[in-house]
Amino acid sequence: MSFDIDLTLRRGNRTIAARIASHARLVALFGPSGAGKTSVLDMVAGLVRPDAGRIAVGGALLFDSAQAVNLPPERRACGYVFQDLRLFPHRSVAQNLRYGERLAPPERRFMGLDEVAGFLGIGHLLDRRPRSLSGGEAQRVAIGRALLAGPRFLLLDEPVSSLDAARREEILAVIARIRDELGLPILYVTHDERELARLGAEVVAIGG
Ligand SMILES: Nc1ncnc2c1ncn2[C@@H]1O[C@H](COP(=O)(O)OP(=O)(O)OP(=O)(O)O)[C@@H](O)[C@H]1O
Repeated sequence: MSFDIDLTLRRGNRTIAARIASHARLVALFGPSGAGKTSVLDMVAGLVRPDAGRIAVGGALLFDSAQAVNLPPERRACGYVFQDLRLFPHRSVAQNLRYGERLAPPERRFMGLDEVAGFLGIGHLLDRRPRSLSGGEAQRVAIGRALLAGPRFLLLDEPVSSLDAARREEILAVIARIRDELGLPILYVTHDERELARLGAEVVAIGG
C-alpha cells in the first residue's frame, strides 16, 4: 500500500482526522482552508505528533501510537515541498539544490544534480538567487531540492495555487512525470478541483 494512514490531532477546539488507505501513487488531500490539510502533511513528515494513530508509507511504518513508534523526520525520508517553498534566499539555486543533495544518504541518491536540473528544466537558473525567480521556477527548484534529498515519497502542499494557468499546467505536468517516471508516492494538498481532475488523483476529503 502506498499510504496507510489513520490519525487524529486535537488543535484548539477542533479535531483534525484523516484516514487514507490507498494503493494509488498520487493521493490528494482535498478540503477547505483551515480544514487541517497542512497539519496532516506535518504529521506524516514527523514535524507534528498526532494524538493517536498510525502512519505507514510504502510499507514502512513511520508512526504508531499503540506500538510507541515515532520515527524522527530525518528517518522518514520524505521530500516535503512546503506551501511557502522555504528556499534559502541568500543562496543560489545550485546551492539550494546541493543542500538537498547533501541530506541524501548515498544508498538513496537516485538522481544527481544535473539530472534533476534537466528533468525539471532549471539548468539555466543555477546561478540565480530565489528572489529573482518566477513562481513556477521557484516551485521547480523547491521540487528539485526535495528530489535530490533521496526521498521515498513526496509531500506537496498546494504546489500550484499561486501560479497562473500556464505555469500551473507546467508544474502539474512535472508532478505527473514524477509520479509516472520516478514512481514516488505523492501526497498532494489542494482545494482546487481542477487539479484533481488533471492529475486523476485519488481524493481524500479533510474536514469541511
Ligand atoms: N501550530 C498550531 N497550533 C494550533 N493550531 C494550529 C496550528 N497550526 C494550525 N492550527 C490550526 O489548525 C487548523 C488546521 O490548519 P491547517 O493549516 O492544517 O489547515 P489547511 O487545511 O492546510 O488550511 P489552508 O488550506 O488554509 O492551508 C486551523 O484551524 C489552524 O488555525
